[in-house]
Amino acid sequence: MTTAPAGAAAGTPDAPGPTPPPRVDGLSIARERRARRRRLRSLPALVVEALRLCWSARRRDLVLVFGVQLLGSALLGVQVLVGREALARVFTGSGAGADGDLLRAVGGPLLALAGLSVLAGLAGAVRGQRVRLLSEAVQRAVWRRVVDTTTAVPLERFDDPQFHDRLQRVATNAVSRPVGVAQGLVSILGGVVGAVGLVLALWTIEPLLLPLLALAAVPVLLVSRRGGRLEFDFAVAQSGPYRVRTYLRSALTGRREAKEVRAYGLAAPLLARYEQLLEEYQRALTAHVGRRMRLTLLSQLVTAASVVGTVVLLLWMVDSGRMSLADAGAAGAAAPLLASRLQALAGGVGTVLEAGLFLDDLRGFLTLGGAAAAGPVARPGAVGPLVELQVQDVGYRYPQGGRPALRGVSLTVRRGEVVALVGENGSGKTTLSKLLAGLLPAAGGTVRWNGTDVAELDPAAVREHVAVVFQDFVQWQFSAHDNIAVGRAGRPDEAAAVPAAAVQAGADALLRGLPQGYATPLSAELPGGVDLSLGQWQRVALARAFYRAADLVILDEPTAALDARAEAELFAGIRDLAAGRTVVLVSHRFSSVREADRIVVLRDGGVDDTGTHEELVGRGGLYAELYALQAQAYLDEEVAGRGGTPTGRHVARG
Ligand SMILES: Nc1ncnc2c1ncn2[C@@H]1O[C@H](COP(=O)(O)OP(=O)(O)OP(=O)(O)O)[C@@H](O)[C@H]1O
Repeated sequence: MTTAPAGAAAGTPDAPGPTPPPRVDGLSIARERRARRRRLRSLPALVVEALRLCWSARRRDLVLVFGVQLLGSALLGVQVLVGREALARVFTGSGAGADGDLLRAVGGPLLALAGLSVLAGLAGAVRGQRVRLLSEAVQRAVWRRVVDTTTAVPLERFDDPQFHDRLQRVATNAVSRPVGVAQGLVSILGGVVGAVGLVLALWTIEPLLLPLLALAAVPVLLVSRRGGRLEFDFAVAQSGPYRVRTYLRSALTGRREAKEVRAYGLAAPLLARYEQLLEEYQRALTAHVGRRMRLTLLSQLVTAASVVGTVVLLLWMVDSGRMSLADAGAAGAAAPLLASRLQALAGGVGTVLEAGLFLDDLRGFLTLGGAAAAGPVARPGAVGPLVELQVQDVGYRYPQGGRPALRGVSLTVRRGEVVALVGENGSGKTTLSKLLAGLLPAAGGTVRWNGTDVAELDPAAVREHVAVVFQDFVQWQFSAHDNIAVGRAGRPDEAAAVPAAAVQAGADALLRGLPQGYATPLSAELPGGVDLSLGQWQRVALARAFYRAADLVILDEPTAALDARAEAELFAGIRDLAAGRTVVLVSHRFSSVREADRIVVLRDGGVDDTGTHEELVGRGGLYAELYALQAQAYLDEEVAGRGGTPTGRHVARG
């Protein structure tokens, strides 16, 4: 299985193959350079933002982590100086007393060294555990902001693959980065403090050694920076493939898909596709890891060379009488320590730079929600009960759609009216419903709520007045009661209103008859849960909309799965529903729509005709044709049952 990496893979058996490498042209290089400069400029602000997040999530742990690191690093220089003292006593015999007892001479410094080592070890352990706690708290805080964004962005974002790629990167890579920044800063702090102590210690021994050791940090710094860049690019390249792999994995393990996977024998082909994508990912990961390993190896070689050079220099100095053995021993111990501190420092800088790339990505993602929330709301909250909804010359094109899903649509619905939308598959009925519900913005034209352009109103305030039953409504894995109550969370008269809405939707008897009545979970995946039939679910979805008690009720194919009796009952009640409200009804069943006050016929995203049933049938257009075809089918069945001959033209004439 894949570790949630920087990215993953596919949707259907014929999902696209590996993403081709991006085309490199002068323009994209210049754009990339500009973006890199911009990211570097914004790094300080990102670092501050990350620290602020850590501070607000768990300030005690943040302070502890920094404090303990500071202490551990400061101990290094002291350890070297104490070690040097011990060596000096060994070589000079000072402190050994008259009997020349060496143990007595070095006992003190050795004890101090042991104590310092224990303290340093403890500091490391405390830091590790506190980082863990801090990390959990910060991830929770970042997740909260991510979810605030995903629930605030306009619905159309969900039709954009780039949004999903970014969400995937944020979910798998960016949430932990604020703590990464804190850890990077801790490494930098530890590196600086440790290095300062060691530099001072070495300075007192031999200043010449310092430039040689400083060299060790340069390649590590360069490699860390390059490594961070590689990591981010890998994450970006793998976002799409990761999503496809995740989809295939859920299809292979999901309950909804399980029946088709078996009925169509899809396990093997889906698995083969999944394995192939994993194979591609493994190859990409191997190449990526190889690149990072080579870079790390290079920097380690340079570091090792500088340490070896220092040791050779020390030997030469001892040999030529320029340095005592005690000084050389202490400097020999301090040199690799300093090299490792400098490496930690450079590594910390690299971690912060890498985290900066992901945080920049996260910040961009979070602004999507902010932009939505701070939309052009001229009069927030000034949305009254619906009297008239006027749509004028609106269009809409989905982010990935070729031709417009809606073009030049105009219609008006008023309080107390039932307006039906009909048309062939793909003619734009659902899109128009979403637009009327304030879920999609109109591209061109205007939608006016009681005369005010909805673009000037708070979308959430508009949606407060709207209830929608979608074609593909959600079957929440909650109790029957909660499946209805989600229609308006927090409604005060919930206890009485839920059964009342169920009665209205013809679902009350059904739900009372469940093993635990309204408390029964509606999913066989849950303990004590049951599955409803599609038609029964549709009644629950209708009850949810009725419970919302909204001014505008939009029903998109509300009877597709209802039996004849339930459908008849629903339409008999729709007039009651429309009293004081407005109902927009999408349906392919002409028996359902003929009672509507007005029927709007859509064709290829535009309005083909508008009128009452009688007017439209009388005009003999698309509506009359579709109506005749449907009525004919019933007549054929009826006549075939009686052994007679059908005559559909009577119907077409109405
Ligand atoms: N998310 C989407 N992204 C791109 N195109 C879409 C999307 N949703 C719908 N479309 C396209 O928009 C057009 C109108 O679709 P819509 O769902 O509104 O039709 P409809 O009249 O409700 O169809 P049906 O009767 O089948 O429910 C179709 O061509 C469809 O392919």
